[in-house]
Amino acid sequence: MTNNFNKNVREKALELLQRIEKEGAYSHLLLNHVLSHGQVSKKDESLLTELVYGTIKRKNTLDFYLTPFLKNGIDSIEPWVLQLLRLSVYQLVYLDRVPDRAVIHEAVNIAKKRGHKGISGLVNGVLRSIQRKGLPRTNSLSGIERLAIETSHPEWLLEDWIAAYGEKEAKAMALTNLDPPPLTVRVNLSKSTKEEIKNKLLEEGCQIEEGALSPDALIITSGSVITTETYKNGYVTIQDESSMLVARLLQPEPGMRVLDACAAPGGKTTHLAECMEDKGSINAFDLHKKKIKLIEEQAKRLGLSIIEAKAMDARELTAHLDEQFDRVLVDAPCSGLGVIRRKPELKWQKQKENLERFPKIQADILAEASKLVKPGGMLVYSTCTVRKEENEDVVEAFLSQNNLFKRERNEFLANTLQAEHGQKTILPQQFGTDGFFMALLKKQDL
Ligand SMILES: C[S@@+](CC[C@H](N)C(=O)[O-])C[C@H]1O[C@@H](n2cnc3c(N)ncnc32)[C@H](O)[C@@H]1O
Repeated sequence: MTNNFNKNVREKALELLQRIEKEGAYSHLLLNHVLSHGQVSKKDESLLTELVYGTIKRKNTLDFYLTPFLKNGIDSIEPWVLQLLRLSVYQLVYLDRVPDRAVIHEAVNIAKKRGHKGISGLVNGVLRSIQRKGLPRTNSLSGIERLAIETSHPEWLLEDWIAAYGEKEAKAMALTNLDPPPLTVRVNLSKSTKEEIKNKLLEEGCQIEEGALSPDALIITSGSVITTETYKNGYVTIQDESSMLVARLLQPEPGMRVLDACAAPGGKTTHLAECMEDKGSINAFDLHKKKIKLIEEQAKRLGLSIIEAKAMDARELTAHLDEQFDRVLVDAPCSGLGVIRRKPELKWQKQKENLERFPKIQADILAEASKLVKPGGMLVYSTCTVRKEENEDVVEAFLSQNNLFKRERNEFLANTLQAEHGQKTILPQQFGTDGFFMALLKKQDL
């Protein structure tokens, strides 16, 4: 056994995998909870994270590997046993640092503890057979079936991406989704300069690279940023680089009135306030009352005072507000398929049929929020998905019904992203950021 080998960490991983599959829980929230409550030792934190994310990310492929070794098929075994087998095959195939015999030994022990002798025998038999006979090959598969196993994505999703972006991009996107996402922070320029913040983080033991896309971004390549004083004192916010482009695209200025229609947990609201040097006002709404405190907590940590957060359905804004705003942000609820790297269970939890509800909600929110834009004011519509139905199509339909609005060219989008028309889809493989969509719309000055 190696030093890394710890019994509890695998049982914990199994427990989380079961909850994610059974309850539809989010991996990142569960993991954050377990890690922040010290439920595994410090030295096992990265292994737990790797086991949980890795097993979810490769689910399709792991099931393909297991199938020939299960006489009555994968559906014949109890869900927890299947999770244990997936977790173990993941280690056998993808983790060099753990010896195979230790993986099998531990899996059998967990099976004995949780099940009866028959189950531990099955687990032992399947894992030893895989070790002896080797993995099945994908050569016999063709087309979409093969791509689905080799990239570990559902076929319907790959078919959608191929239809939208072509086979090469679809494959690149699926492969990028298997990579670990970067940890990126946004510097709070209302408090200090980027250079000073960078130095503070370096002094506190973080290693840093410049962001690829956003001038506000620093990539943390090692170190625990969340425990630094720099983080606690509001100099940085954890945010993906694509998301950081949104507030800049909206171009809020100090003193303006700004509306953020779908604001929780407040990542973009607080960025807007920073860009405004905490001068002016921001009305931040979200449908879910319990999420409002997340916005308030972030504003407090960052020392921002101009944000007023409140629960509200953005489809009914005009029933509650009669003033108009210089800037309006609609960062709409969406299928989230641009952030599969961070939430890998999304690709298994979402079904094509569940996605059909989004364009209508998005269109309703956009139409309602647009009524509150001042003449000459600007609106940004954004999502963290890569589905055209939720992105380009929603904007196109909106513009065809609202001729006071036009897409507005933006220097940054044009120069950095070659997007001449104030609208851009970013795919995760292009810059290593989350997949994202944003459109800048300007209301005609009367
Ligand atoms: C993409 S998230 C927003 C992320 C946020 N802008 C940020 O940067 O932290 C979309 C949000 O829309 C909220 N939402 C969903 N339906 C809504 C509605 N009808 N009105 C207002 N907010 C809604 C969700 O609760 C969710 O917090």
